[in-house]
Amino acid sequence: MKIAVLGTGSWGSALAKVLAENAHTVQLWGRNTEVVASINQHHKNEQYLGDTILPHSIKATTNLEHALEGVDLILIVVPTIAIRSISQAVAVYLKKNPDHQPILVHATKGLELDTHLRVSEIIESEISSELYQSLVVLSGPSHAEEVARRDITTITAASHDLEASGIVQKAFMNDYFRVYTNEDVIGVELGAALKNIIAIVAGISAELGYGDNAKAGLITRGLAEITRLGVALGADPLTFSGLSGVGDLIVTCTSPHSRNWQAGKLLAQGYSMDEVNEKIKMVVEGFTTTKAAYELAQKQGVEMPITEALYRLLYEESDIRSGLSGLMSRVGKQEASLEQHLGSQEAHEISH
Ligand SMILES: NC(=O)C1=CN([C@@H]2O[C@H](COP(=O)(O)OP(=O)(O)OC[C@H]3O[C@@H](n4cnc5c(N)ncnc54)[C@H](OP(=O)(O)O)[C@@H]3O)[C@@H](O)[C@H]2O)C=CC1
Ligand SMILES: O=C(CO)COP(=O)(O)O
Repeated sequence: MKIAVLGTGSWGSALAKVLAENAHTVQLWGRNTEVVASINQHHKNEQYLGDTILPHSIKATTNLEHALEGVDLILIVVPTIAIRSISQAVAVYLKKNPDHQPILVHATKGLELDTHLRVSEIIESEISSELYQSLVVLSGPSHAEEVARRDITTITAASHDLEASGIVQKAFMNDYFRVYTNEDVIGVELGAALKNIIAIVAGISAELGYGDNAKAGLITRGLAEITRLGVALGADPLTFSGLSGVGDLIVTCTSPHSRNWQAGKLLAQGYSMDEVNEKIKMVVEGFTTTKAAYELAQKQGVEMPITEALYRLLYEESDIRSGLSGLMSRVGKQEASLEQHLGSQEAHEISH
C-alpha cells in the first residue's frame, strides 16, 4: 500500500518505521524542516527518536500535497491541539481530488479543549465523510521508543467499519506488532485520552515516594472513573478492560518512557506546567485533557475524583499534598458494581 503518515514526532516516526518494514511505500509529512531533512539525509529523527535508524525507503516532506498524492491510507499522528488544522488541510486536498478516497486513521490520544470532542469527532467535523472511505482509530499500550526497537507490542484498530479496521490491522501486523480490531470507537478513544490524566497522578505519587500499593490503587480507581465517564458517553464498559483501556493505563502509569508520568514527577518537584512542557519538549496530552475531561464530567454529572484533584492542582493551584489527602479522606465508598455503571438489566446480560 501507499501510505501517508502526517506527523514527524516520536509516534509518527515509529509507526512510519513499522509500515515501511512491512514493505509499504511511506510518505512522511512534518512541518519541522530540520527533522524532515534529517530523515531524508541521515534516516534518523534524533530530536524525537534518538539513534533509531529508519528504513531508507521512507521519504519525508514538508509539502502536504506531495505526501498525500495517490495514497491508499492517511495516518494522522499529531498532538490533539493540531488535529483540527491538519484535518482542514487534508480536507482541502481531498476536495480537490474527489475520486481519491483513502482510509483515514489516527493514533492521537486526547480530548479537544473547549469542545471536549474526541479526536475522531474533530476529524469528522472538518472532513466530509464523502471524501474518504472510513475512519479508523489506532490505540493501545505502545511507547514509541519500544516500537522503534521492535519490542513486542499489541494494539487496537477501532472502527465502525470492520472491513477498514481489517485493512489497517493487516497493514500494521508483523512479528513484533500485533493488531486487534474493535468496533467501540468511543471507548477506545476515551481510554486513550483519559489514561494520560491518571499517568500524571501516578508520576506525582512516585515522586512523593509512594510505592506499588498507591500505584495499583491509582490504576484501579483510575480505571473505575474512566469507565464511569466512558459509559455515560456511550462506550461499551468491556472496552476498558482491553488494550486501549487497562492496557494503556498500565503502560503509561508504570513506565518512565511516559511523558505524562514524567510530567507528574516534575510537577511534584515543584515545576509549573509551562516549565514541565519546556523540559520534556514533547507533547504532554494529559495537561489539556485533564481540563476537558473535568468539564465533561461536570456536564455529565459523573464523579471523577482523581481527575478533579489533578484539575485543581493544574488550574486552580491547589497544593499537591492536600489534593492527595483530599482523595484519601473522601467519604467511604462501595467498590463499583456493573449495576452502578450500567443499570441492572444490562449488567445481568453481560454477566450471564
Ligand atoms: N510517543 C508515543 O509513545 C505515543 C504517542 N501517542 C500519541 O500520538 C500523538 C502524537 O504524539 P507524539 O508523536 O508522541 O508527539 P511528539 O511530541 O513526539 O511530536 C509532536 C509532533 O507533532 C508536530 N506538531 C505539533 N504541533 C503541530 C501543528 N500545529 N501542526 C503540525 N505538526 C505539529 C511536532 O512538530 P515540531 O517538531 O515542528 O514541533 C512533532 O512532529 C499524541 O496524541 C500522543 O499521545 C500515542 C501512542 C504512543
Ligand atoms: O500513549 C502512550 C503509550 O501507549 C505514550 O504515553 P505518553 O504520551 O505519556 O508518553
